[in-house]
Amino acid sequence: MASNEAKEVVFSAEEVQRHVSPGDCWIIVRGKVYDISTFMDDHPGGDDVLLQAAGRDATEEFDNVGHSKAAIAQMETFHVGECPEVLKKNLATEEGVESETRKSTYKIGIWSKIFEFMVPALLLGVAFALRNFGKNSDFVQNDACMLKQE
Ligand code: HEM
Repeated sequence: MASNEAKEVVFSAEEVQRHVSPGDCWIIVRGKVYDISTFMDDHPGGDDVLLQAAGRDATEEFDNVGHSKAAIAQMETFHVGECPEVLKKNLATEEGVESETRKSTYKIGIWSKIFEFMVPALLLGVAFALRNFGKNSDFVQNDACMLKQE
């Protein structure tokens, strides 16, 4: 059965790590491998940042710059394959961060529920105590008056 779908070339992270020189520079962004060797001199952000990110996953640095849509489209020119290994690692970390966030949101939710109940209960308790304390001191005063009269 003939298929028109182009098979994606898969690289290991170890293979990508071998391309770290100005004349042979690869990076990984969102699990895709880019051979940017011919782009080093033309990169508006300079070649030094690219060299620093060479041979590894540069997704975070790439996103932090806030590259334009034109820059993202331009990346396709340098796309040479995939590195699913790195993508999987990234997704696992993202999932971990998400579940931690979910856990802490759940904890905050519980505490706010507890406070919602505790604050009115505490206020009621204080009001009740003040009322009783007031009554008791009336008794003391009345008792003292009665003793004086006797
Ligand atoms: C194939 C990959 C890349 C392409 C095609 C690309 C393209 C571009 C383009 C067109 C700009 C001009 C501003 C814009 O239009 O957004 C730019 C700026 C820049 N890029 Fe890249 N870039 C790539 C990878 C990277 C990576 C991996 C890093 C960091 C490690 C990086 C860091 C920067 C910086 C620092 C600037 C300058 C931003 C500024 O002056 O405001 N770029 N890039």
